[in-house]
Parts: sequence; structure tokens; C-alpha cells
Amino acid sequence: MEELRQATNNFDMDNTIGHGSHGTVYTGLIKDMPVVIKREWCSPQPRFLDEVHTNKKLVSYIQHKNLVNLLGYCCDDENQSLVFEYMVNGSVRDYLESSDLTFKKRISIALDAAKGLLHLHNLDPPVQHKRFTASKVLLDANLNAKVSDGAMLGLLQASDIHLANPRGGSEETIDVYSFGLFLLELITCQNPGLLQSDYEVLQWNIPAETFTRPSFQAYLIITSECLEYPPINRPKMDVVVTELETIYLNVISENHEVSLGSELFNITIE
Ligand SMILES: Nc1ncnc2c1ncn2[C@@H]1O[C@H](COP(=O)(O)OP(=O)(O)OP(=O)(O)O)[C@@H](O)[C@H]1O
Repeated sequence: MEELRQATNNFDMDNTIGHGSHGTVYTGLIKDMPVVIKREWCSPQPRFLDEVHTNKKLVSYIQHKNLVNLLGYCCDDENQSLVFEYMVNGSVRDYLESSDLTFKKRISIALDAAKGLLHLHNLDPPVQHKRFTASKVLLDANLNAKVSDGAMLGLLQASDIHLANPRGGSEETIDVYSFGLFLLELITCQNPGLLQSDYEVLQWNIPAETFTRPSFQAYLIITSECLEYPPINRPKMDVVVTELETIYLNVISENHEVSLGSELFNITIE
């Protein structure tokens, strides 16, 4: 705990980078490495901490390049502090507010996030995220995306501490539905949770020159499949990953054609 106090200047407000429903998020340096410390993520859960402590293998099992990895934990009488890798560009939700991303970059973010969720679903036993949103997808310096809280939830579920299911429905399909909402937010830059009615018209918000109709249509199709009712009709995350990979490859080849076209055009003008 002393190390965390030093890293955050005794949990100084100046070191705060965010607030979640479970507590405050601080940044700090531990052994010269930038980290994020979530304090009071939930009240201390001895079974969870036992699990982390006794089952180091489980911790590495849950790690993945598209999950924000848990680096450490600390618990005192009143608080629980969890240490994570620092994702310098923050959450996709915040990032979308301030930046124009190309369609290709958005697909690559979607693909990274889908792979993070798929890793959780492929664990044995499978782990459901259940609270997946654009604020749970974080971006590193190169805009690679990682799903946050996944490793945490994996450990909680492994230690048999079950979280409430906020949306109802069958567990396997809740993450897929949430992922569909995330895909919608990625192109509209609007938080679907804040829409006033089911019929509110959404407008996408992508630089027009960065996408073509077929790829965009394919994106809308996989989005609507993720949001299907009844839930049993939704695709599994491995299908979503494959679809997004195909769209990504198509976007790369479309970009190539566009640049080839503009080169030919330049030659004609000369
Ligand atoms: N590892 C991290 N690296 C960088 N920023 C982070 C990291 N973890 C969290 N944050 C920032 O802190 C904010 C709060 O995160 P947190 O996960 O506690 O809450 P939330 O996802 O916003 O909401 P809730 O957990 O209440 O549903 C995030 O939106 C993000 O901006």
C-alpha cells in the first residue's frame, strides 16, 4: 500500500484521471512504469484476493494483448486497490469526442475489442464481461484497443463471485448485444445509452473519403446482427471477429484502389 501511496502522491486529486461507479481512477509511476490504480473498485473481497494470491497461473491465463492487464492488487481495511497497465489515450468513448478517426481505424479498434471479448468467451469456463461499453475499451499510444475490467471479471467469476446481470437475457448473448451498441457508437460517436427513444435517428460521423458503400454496408449488417432479437439469433464473438477481419481487409484493398485511382488521375492531368 505504501508503494501505491507514493505512486499517487497519497491518492492526490491531481493524479485522478477518471471516476467509475466503483471508485476513483489514479495514475502514477511504479518503478518508472506508468500505471493506473483503481481504488475502491468494490469493497474488499477476500475470496477474490485469495484467488489472485493463490492462483497466479489463472492470472496469466486471463491475460491477452486485447485486455487491459491486471498488474497487481492491494487491500487494506477499507479499500481495495487494483493496479492496471496505463492506456495513454483513455477510453474510446472519450477519444471519439475529440478526434476524427478514419473508417479503417475504427474497424481496427472494433477488431481489437472483439478479440478481447472473444478471449474471455473462449476461456474454460467461459467468462462474460457483462458491462462492456465504449468506456471499457481503452486505447494505447498507437490506438491499439484493449478491453478493460475483463481480467478482473475473469478472476471474480473464477472465484465464484457473481455479478448481477443488469440487462437480463441469456448470458452468452449479452456481451454480443453490448458489442453491437459499441459498433454503433464507433460510427455515430453517440452513446446509445443516452438516446431518448428507440426511434431516434442516428447519424454517422466518419470522414466521408475514408469508407466505401460495400464495407460500410457490411459493417451495418454485422452491427444489426449483434443487436438481433431474439438473442439466440445473435452471432457468436468468433463470427463477429471473422466478419470484422474481412471488412478490415476490404477497407485496406479499397484504400489501395483509391490511391491507384488518384495516381492515374494525376497522370491524365499532366
Ligand atoms: N487502464 C487505464 N488506462 C487509462 N485510463 C483508464 C484506465 N482505466 C480506467 N481509465 C479511465 O478512467 C475512467 C473510469 O474508468 P472505470 O472503469 O472505473 O469506470 P467506467 O468504465 O467509466 O464506468 P463504470 O465502471 O462505472 O461502469 C475511464 O473512462 C477511463 O477514462
